[in-house]
Amino acid sequence: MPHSESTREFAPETYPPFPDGLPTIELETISLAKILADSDSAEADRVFEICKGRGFFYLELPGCAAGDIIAEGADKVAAVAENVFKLPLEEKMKYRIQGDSLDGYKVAGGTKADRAGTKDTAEFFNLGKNEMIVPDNQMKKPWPDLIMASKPMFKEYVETSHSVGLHILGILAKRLGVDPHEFTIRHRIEEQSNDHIRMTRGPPRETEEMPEIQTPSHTDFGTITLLMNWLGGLQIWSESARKAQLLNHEPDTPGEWLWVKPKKGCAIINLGDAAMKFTNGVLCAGRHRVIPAPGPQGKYPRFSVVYFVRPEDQCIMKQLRAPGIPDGPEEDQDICARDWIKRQAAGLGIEFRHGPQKS
Ligand SMILES: O=C(O)CCC(=O)C(=O)O
Ligand SMILES: [Fe+2]
Repeated sequence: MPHSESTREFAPETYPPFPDGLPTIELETISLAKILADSDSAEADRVFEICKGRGFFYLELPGCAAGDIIAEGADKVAAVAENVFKLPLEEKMKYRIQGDSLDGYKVAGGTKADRAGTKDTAEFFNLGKNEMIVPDNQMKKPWPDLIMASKPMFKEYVETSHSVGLHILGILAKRLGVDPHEFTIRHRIEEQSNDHIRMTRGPPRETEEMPEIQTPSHTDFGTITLLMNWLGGLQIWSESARKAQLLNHEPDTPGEWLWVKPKKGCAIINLGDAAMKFTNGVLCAGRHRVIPAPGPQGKYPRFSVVYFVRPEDQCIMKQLRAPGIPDGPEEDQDICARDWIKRQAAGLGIEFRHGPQKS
């Protein structure tokens, strides 16, 4: 697949099926329409059980307006992503992640995939939630014209994904004995935070052995993540971890990497380190990574569209006290989400640099 203007790279209708015979994980499927209607408490109970277990599930989107916005929106975001990634490298580098925010472009190879320093192969562009939802004259930084041209679409995608994320957190809150307001107040959409839409492009596979790592092994550092992908490549570590593993690319429990098949019409939902932190490990942040898609799918560039719901910058990262959350020791130091996320990101080798970057 040549990387040129004339060929459409994001073309889900042309992708071959995910191959048989690989170690795959069967995630459970939750209906968004059912949980939004609050009509099926058994469905909501299942969400809670899954989030206490592996912390990953498929969210079936058709059947409600929010689901349609996410399903159709993700296709539109990926189509914009393709054009953004086709911009010349020097142009993309103008928007490189810098300063105190994770907004902007990360070049392929910008993150270390392991302790030996192997480079990752995916590029991504983070579209900050606070930038996308405010009027243009209140935006704090420049964005490529291609992104500005679709800003109303990004705004709708942010607002819908954010509210779906909060709805799921509300389900979890009730079952933990936490007032749902305790989650809402920590994730207000208009407050400054490091939430964003991430558009990712991973290159086609170069060798049959698939040694390249597109997105290194990690747990997400926010609260809840809504992921859309169309080709295989996502893998989950078979054993769940219960604590944030800073400065550690490797799983700390014996296990194996299991493939997650993309499921048509479904988003993939997973919890992050902040959900684990707020609940003192009752909820699980699943470890995952992305390698090139398997078999014939690997010939295609791989796009994914992720929305991260993260705690507001000023939120103090402490466990919540509630009947369903065991009391941990009192923390001696208050750390706000902004610093916590910086620390988590640094642990994954993502640097927050100040001023222009040279390399
Ligand atoms: O591309 C994917 O399928 C997953 C990406 C991911 O895990 C991330 O960006 O945190
Ligand atoms: Fe992730």
